[in-house]
Amino acid sequence: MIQFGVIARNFSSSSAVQSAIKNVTVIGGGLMGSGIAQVSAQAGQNVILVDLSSDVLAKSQKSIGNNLGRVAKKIYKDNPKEGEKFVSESMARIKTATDPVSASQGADLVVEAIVENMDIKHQLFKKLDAAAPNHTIFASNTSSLSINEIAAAVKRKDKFGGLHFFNPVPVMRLLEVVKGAETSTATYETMMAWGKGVGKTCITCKDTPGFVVNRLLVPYIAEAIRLFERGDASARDIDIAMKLGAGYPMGPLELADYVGLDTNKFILDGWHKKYPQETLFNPIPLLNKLVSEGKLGVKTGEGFYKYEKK
Ligand SMILES: CCCCCCC[C@H](O)CC(=O)SCCNC(=O)CCNC(=O)[C@H](O)C(C)(C)COP(=O)([O-])OP(=O)([O-])OC[C@H]1O[C@@H](n2cnc3c(N)ncnc32)[C@H](O)[C@@H]1OP(=O)([O-])[O-]
Ligand SMILES: NC(=O)c1ccc[n+]([C@@H]2O[C@H](COP(=O)([O-])OP(=O)(O)OC[C@H]3O[C@@H](n4cnc5c(N)ncnc54)[C@H](O)[C@@H]3O)[C@@H](O)[C@H]2O)c1
Repeated sequence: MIQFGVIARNFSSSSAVQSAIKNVTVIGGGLMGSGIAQVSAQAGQNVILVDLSSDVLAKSQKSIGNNLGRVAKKIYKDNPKEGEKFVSESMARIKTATDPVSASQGADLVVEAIVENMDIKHQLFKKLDAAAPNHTIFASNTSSLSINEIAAAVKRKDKFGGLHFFNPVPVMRLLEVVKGAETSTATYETMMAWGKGVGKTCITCKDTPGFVVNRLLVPYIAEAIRLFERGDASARDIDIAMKLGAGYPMGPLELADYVGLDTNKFILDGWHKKYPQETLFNPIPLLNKLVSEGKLGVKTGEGFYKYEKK
């Protein structure tokens, strides 16, 4: 049962986000960026959602509107008028842009949720570091890359950290807040307060590969794919097994499809390169084959399963 009450409580006051952050720029308008933009706007933040592609931005604005509607139905089930107001006011707080530099000029916080690629994240943050105001905090939503290594691209290492959200962002209540080696206490405390203010339960861990959840989840999903690849069990039975046998809301293969098989592959490739002796991180031929065929899961309509186009 998802506790929408938690979300509602965070909306109760206009200063729901008890922190120095009022203006948030989210860079990367895909699966995660659109969710981060949504929860920020819901909490009263002014948001600019940035993507290279205006098509992606249009698609994301539509899905944010739909998802706000789902949240509104929960919180304002007895007062649909209030629900409509909640949706329209939240949507009005979200602007979109395709230029990350101009979109960061007024930001108190920039959250990066672009492709899981270190070089591309470095190029982006280097550009932003030279242009964003000195007080602006930078955070990465990376699943698996090192916060310290991403921060190597910027001078403001004291104002750089990790804000790792979970998919789907409006529903998953966890936020991993990661301090880099040079993240200041003030930055860390501001990120924690902001995370709480957007309705998340924040945990902290060191800048270690995968932080907490993914360090446990990546090997789990990788082993599930290997089970299927060896023919030990069908995809369906593997997923049923973990739902009914371990109480997971989704089985590992449907979760891999949900997250995106490209993201799964990016993560494993990165860790295999860093830890070649760790067999749990070995490349998986079946995963690589699906990705090379463009079968990335839900987002392309086929992965381990087929999905009807919405
Ligand atoms: C090899 C590498 C692998 C690692 C990859 C790492 C990736 C990353 O770094 C970490 C992650 O994120 S890991 C991933 C971590 N994530 C997981 O592990 C996810 C595990 N899966 C789940 O928790 C559930 O299956 C879902 C919540 C996804 C869907 O729930 P369901 O029951 O099957 O279907 P439902 O009935 O549709 O939705 C239920 C309720 O939620 C509501 N709602 C749904 N989507 C919404 C949205 N976008 N907005 C707003 N609301 C939304 C909906 O309204 C409904 O409310 P109601 O009150 O019940 O009417
Ligand atoms: N998918 C998940 O379940 C999940 C969960 C938590 C964290 N993450 C992490 O979040 C990040 C984004 O993942 P996603 O699943 O949202 O990916 P996605 O492919 O859905 O979205 C990424 C978006 O970034 C855009 N982009 C790429 N380079 C850009 C640039 N230079 N400037 C602006 N936009 C750019 C792309 O056009 C794309 O729309 C990755 O680091 C991923 O590891 C993913």
